[in-house]
Amino acid sequence: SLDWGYTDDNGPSTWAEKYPLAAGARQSPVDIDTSKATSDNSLVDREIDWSYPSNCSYRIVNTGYGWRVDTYGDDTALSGGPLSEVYKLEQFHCHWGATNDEGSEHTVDGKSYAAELHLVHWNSEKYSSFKEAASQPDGLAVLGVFMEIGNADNAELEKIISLIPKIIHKGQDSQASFDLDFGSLLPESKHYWTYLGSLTTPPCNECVIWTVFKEPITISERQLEVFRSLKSVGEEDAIEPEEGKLVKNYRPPLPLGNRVLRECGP
Ligand SMILES: CN[C@@H]1CN(c2cccc(OC)c2)S(=O)(=O)c2sc(S(N)(=O)=O)cc21
Ligand SMILES: [Zn+2]
Repeated sequence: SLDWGYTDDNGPSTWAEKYPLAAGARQSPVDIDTSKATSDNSLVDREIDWSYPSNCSYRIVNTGYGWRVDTYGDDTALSGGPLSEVYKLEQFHCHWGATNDEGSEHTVDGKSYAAELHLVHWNSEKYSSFKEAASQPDGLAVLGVFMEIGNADNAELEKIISLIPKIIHKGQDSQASFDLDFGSLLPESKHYWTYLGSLTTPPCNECVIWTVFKEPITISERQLEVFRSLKSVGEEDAIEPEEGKLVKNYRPPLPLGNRVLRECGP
């Protein structure tokens, strides 16, 4: 069985036993209390800027905690906003819940969204590897995008979702080269909140500069159901068909404490 996960016996409330960082003072996610957000002038003229390739070869893998697309981020770049250096895209993944009224990791004034997309970047200007960056306070930059249920399928996400039936079990992966327009995985408005936090999964390293966009993108109910069909166990684990389904993989919010929450954008 997994040494951590999202069930009652290995979920977020148990993580600190094996992963002491999970009990730190700079943990993620947090509830974004909009009344606490300061619109900081130091951000106003530093728009978040990203450049992603239009088509690239990707690998999608079932990590046992969800799906993850590894991007081999050679010609990717994220800069501006709260970032002092240029970060490269390493991978992106998603968190969701068993029902549509939960699933995001960050919440806004206590409101949860149905899911949350994370684009994980690392500070390749300052550090020589992703692993090294993941042990530094400014090592990673993660973009968080809320996802709400809409009537239409999300066409870009559909390219990923169509591969999920090939990776139902933990450890399975699928190589695909598809042209992914990352721009459409991000909202139109660049309005965002930013704060210093951590990985939202073990080992919960406090190495992330978080940028959470205010405007959600949409995903259809059917597409979200495909996420929930993933299994957290391997093909060899003989279990009942309905068992081991990854119906939820989100960590509830942790206290912001005395961290500054900055807001930027129109
Ligand atoms: C399992 N944890 C995910 C995979 N990672 C990982 C993998 C290997 C070693 C490692 O040690 C630091 C980290 S990761 O850093 O790419 C991230 S980022 C992230 S989230 N939800 O905060 O965006 C979850 C994970
Ligand atoms: Zn995540």
